[in-house]
Amino acid sequence: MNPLAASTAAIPPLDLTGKGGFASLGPAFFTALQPTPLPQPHWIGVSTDVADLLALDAGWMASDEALQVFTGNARLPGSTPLASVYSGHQFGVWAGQLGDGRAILLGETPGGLEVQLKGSGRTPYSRMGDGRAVLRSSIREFLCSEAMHALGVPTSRALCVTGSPAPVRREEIESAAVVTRVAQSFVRFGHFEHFAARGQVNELRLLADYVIDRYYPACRSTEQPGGNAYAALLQAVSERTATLMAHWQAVGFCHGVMNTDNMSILGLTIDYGPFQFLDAFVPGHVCNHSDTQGRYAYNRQPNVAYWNLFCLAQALLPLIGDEEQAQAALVSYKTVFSDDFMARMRAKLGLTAQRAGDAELIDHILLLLAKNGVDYTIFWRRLSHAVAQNDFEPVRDLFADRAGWDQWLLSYSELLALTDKAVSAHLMLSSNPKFVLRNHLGEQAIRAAKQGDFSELQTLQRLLQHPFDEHPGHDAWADFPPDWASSIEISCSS
Ligand SMILES: Nc1ncnc2c1ncn2[C@@H]1O[C@H](COP(=O)(O)OP(=O)(O)OP(=O)(O)O)[C@@H](O)[C@H]1O
Repeated sequence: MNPLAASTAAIPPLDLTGKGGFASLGPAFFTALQPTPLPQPHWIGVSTDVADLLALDAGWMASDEALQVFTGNARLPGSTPLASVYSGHQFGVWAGQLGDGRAILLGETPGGLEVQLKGSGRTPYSRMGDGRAVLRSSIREFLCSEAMHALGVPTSRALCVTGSPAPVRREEIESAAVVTRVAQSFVRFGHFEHFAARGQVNELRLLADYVIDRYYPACRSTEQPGGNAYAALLQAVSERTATLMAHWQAVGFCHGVMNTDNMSILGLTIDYGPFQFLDAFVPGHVCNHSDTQGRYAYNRQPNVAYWNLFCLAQALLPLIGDEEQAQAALVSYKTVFSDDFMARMRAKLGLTAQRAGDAELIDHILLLLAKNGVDYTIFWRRLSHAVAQNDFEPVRDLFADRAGWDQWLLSYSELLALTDKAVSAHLMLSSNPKFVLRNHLGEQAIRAAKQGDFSELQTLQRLLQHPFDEHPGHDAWADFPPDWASSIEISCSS
């Protein structure tokens, strides 16, 4: 087919004729442009769940036209591709103008879902970059987006990954790939910082009104005398961010690059770069090898998010108009985070109600896990089975400090005795996943995919889509990481 030719299908298989989306904000917010084609595209992976979400026809999804569209080689009618401009703080320092340097928004569905290609070529915001993404990082983003969704963590979704033999230079020569991402919105804190930093208050207001009208309409109800919709927006974003952090901490997820341009205004997990699920519970774990100061260590994530919210508050200040109100909008962050985190941890412990002593119990087990370097995911899953079967020996085996474990188990048993055992076990087995996307699992799928074998990727995808199920015959994917896992180096080079 003719690359860049518009589709001739009578009914667009992917309907991107949604109106009033990001493109309606006007040219100050983006540059309209087409993706840059890639030669000889091929499929790497598809999420049928996301295809269903977009009401995509399975036959069309398997077609060459779909392959070309999702590689950036063909256009759909109604599509208005654009790259948006934003700025941001990177590693705590103002980085100035950034923008979609390798992402292109294809458009929006009538149902309000934005569809974006990542790795689809240079844009005016590419700076020194090549506008491309490589197979390795694209597979990681694809698998993790869908894994996080299945874990119940708010996230952008991934429809598919396509690959091309086109070479891309990173630390070595790799091959190009494109991820098709889907979210209600890809607006970031950095979009607001961009216009605030330039004193473009009209654009700042346009953007804030757009976000409020579409995603936070309840903020308008505060527009009685004394109400402030922009302060209400800040508070709502802050609380969603707090909830996101509680999710991340509870599931043992390290993002790796929590720059303000990677913070979603909707409280979604976005930009899967050097992320990692914890293996052993090491609170200070840093998953990004480029993060030499440990700014984005696992245990610093909730504080970093709060710092990022201060940047957002600063950006919204011209609209809020009053520093005290801006500060007040951030006050609930800490309680929302800690209430949500504690509720998640109680569920992981199978405790169905808040009771005196549960906070100490949670603090104590996290200390013991850290002291003994216990595998985070395996611990919680074994504990769930232990409660179900009333046999705690397999959990005890995980601790070098047996006396410490025995002491904790005594306190835990007291609280557990107040709940119905079957209810607790059920809660735990649906709160503590058996399967998470450990680095070495992703790596195995990537190595095989580089050889043209996608079976490992598909197996992993299937397991991660239902991470709380047992999946008999697949215990190896839920096992401890092999020794070589610690030598996998994931950095910002993607
Ligand atoms: N290969 C590249 N070519 C052009 N721009 C890039 C490239 N890699 C990163 N950038 C840009 O550098 C900035 C920071 O990169 P970061 O790694 O946070 O984002 P990303 O992974 O490219 O994208 P996203 O946040 O959309 O998932 C962004 O403006 C991004 O578009």
